[in-house]
Amino acid sequence: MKCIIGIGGVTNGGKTTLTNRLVKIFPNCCVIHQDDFFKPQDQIEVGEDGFRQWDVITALDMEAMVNTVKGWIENPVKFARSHGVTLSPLTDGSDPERELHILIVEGFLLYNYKPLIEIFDKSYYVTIPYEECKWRRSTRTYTVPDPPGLFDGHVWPMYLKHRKEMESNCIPIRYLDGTKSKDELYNQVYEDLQNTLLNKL
Ligand SMILES: Nc1ncnc2c1ncn2[C@@H]1O[C@H](COP(=O)(O)OP(=O)(O)OP(=O)(O)O)[C@@H](O)[C@H]1O
Ligand SMILES: NC(=O)c1ccc[n+]([C@@H]2O[C@H](CO)[C@@H](O)[C@H]2O)c1
Repeated sequence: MKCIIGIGGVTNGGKTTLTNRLVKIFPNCCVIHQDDFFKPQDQIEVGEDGFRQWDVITALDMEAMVNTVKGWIENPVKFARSHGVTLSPLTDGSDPERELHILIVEGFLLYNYKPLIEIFDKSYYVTIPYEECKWRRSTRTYTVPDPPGLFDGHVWPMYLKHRKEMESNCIPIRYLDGTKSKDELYNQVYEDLQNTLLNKL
């Protein structure tokens, strides 16, 4: 059995932190990070506002991302082995269809790209308020550091726009309050997923 989980949401909401903990606890669990599919800097359009437009879907190679997900769907055992994921002893060598395989897809723009939306068995979305988000973001350095004003001029307005667009699509999304502690968030999602997986079995 296969299960694909989306952990989407606002920048610095805590998606990666939560994902890293879940990956450690679930057996046969692979992960795909959307940030690994950013195009090189010279291919990122500069907007009329003067900012490189990082927070739009065209800044990412979404076709490559979906193909990577499809690679996992086709053969989760092969995918796990080639990504250094340890398989449970039961799985190694046995019929993969009989075992549970989990894929977590993590990223800030998961639910604004149709071919991806349809793939998820379960969709989570982490939110935090503006002030908290701005603060957390100011403590981070990305591969390309944020120029002054990027958060208010591009990142936050794009977040609001995409969230509105996503909400108008009526996807069954479970919202997570990213201001809760890391432990609380982890426990909430862990319990919810246990129930989902039991229902699927
Ligand atoms: N529940 C939490 N409470 C307080 N701080 C948190 C929590 N979860 C994560 N953080 C902190 O917030 C920052 C962002 O966390 P993380 O990298 O997990 O977020 P993200 O959503 O993956 O961000 P992005 O994708 O934009 O890089 C980190 O400094 C992390 O330690
Ligand atoms: N990972 C990168 O290459 C990169 C470069 C510039 C900006 N970002 C930011 O990452 C966030 C998503 O995690 C977005 O808000 C981007 O602005 C990432």
